[in-house]
Amino acid sequence: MNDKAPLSVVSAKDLCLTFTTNDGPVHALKDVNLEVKKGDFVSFIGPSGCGKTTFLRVIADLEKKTAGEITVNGTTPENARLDRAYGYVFQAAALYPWRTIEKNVALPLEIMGYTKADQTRRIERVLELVDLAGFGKKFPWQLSGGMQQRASIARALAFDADLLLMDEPFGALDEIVRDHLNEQLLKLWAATNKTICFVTHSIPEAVYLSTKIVVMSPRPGRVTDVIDSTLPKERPLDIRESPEFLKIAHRVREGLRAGHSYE
Ligand SMILES: Nc1ncnc2c1ncn2[C@@H]1O[C@H](COP(=O)(O)OP(=O)(O)OP(=O)(O)O)[C@@H](O)[C@H]1O
Repeated sequence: MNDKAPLSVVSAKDLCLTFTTNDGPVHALKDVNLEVKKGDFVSFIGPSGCGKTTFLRVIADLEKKTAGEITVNGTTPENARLDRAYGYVFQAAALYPWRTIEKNVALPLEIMGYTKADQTRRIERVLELVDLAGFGKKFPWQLSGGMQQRASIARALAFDADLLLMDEPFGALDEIVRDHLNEQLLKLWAATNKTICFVTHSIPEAVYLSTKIVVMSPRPGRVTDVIDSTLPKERPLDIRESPEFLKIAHRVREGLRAGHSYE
């Protein structure tokens, strides 16, 4: 489409979002500056209310900035949304219980008017990518929580958006399942070369997954540190015991402490 494909997937300059409420203004985002480049895996970490979800929603054009600049794929969030620039994975799998897994994955494809044959091909490919081949005919309630979350990732991948927005997708899962999904997500990211923006409360998860970690603090929501990871792209789970990993985790923790008003 565009021969000068933008290197920058998300670019925020002095971005602000203030909600007007009956109790007065809520400064959800204040002067946020951030560059997300193609192929980055960026995690947003910070205490409740620091604006992580709001930032993702501004990228997705589900909220409007009140000041500053933001571009997604070099254009406005609205144009990017209309171009189907992103897939969104929510905290809960948000699958329709009356639809089978393949019908859930098919939903955005139906809305976008893909042919039946194309839908079938895409569903097969993405279910394989998330290790759910053979589960297409099951209903969500027949799958474990981790499998349901993988199905919702498949749905976000089905229409080939280069950008994946993931809002605490594994927060409700137990640690072993979460470890497994973290490993799988890294493999999927390496195989597909997507750009991922990922919200989490977990320091190990942020450090394990990311090429860039954005530490945020609340009231008003600000970015207090941006850490470029020095870990290699190949990451076995036991990398979490390496000195390099612990060093990055320490820096994230320090950033969180510095921005936290209760400590
Ligand atoms: N529609 C809205 N109207 C008014 N205030 C809002 C609205 N949406 C979010 N907020 C407020 O904006 C701030 C940022 O919220 P946001 O959900 O982005 O935080 P978060 O970091 O994602 O939190 P959590 O980790 O709990 O999900 C909070 O103080 C929240 O109460």
